[in-house]
Amino acid sequence: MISDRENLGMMISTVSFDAIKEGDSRMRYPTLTEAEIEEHLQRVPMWTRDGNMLVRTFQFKDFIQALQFVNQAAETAESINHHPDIDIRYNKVTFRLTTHDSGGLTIHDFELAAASDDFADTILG
Ligand SMILES: C[C@H](O)[C@H](O)[C@H]1CNC2=NC(N)=NC(=O)C2=N1
Repeated sequence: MISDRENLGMMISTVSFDAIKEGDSRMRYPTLTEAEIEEHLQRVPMWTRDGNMLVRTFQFKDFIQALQFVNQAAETAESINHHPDIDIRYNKVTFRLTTHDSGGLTIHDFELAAASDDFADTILG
């Protein structure tokens, strides 16, 4: 007879094992704590937080420049396998960042935010 406690223990270890085996991103990318989020936000002051998302609207000269920015960010997004939710309206581009797989903000969102800031700074001069 297996006790509830043992059963729970087995369930947890099975979940963890599967997660590691499958390379589950919940294991690879733990969500940040509130304190960590507050700390990281200070390094990307142009970004606001909307629940589980980091949000910034970038403004460029025109549509072509906006697309140039999006294409640069897309290359980085692909290389780190972390993709922004993107809204493009003529010369304005809004990025919403979150780690969908983890259900919250992770270090990857802040990395992509900082990289996007750098691209925008370069394009805007
Ligand atoms: C299967 C694929 O690796 C995952 O779905 C990746 C792709 N890009 C992603 N991008 C973002 N922003 N969050 C994710 O959780 C995520 N997961």
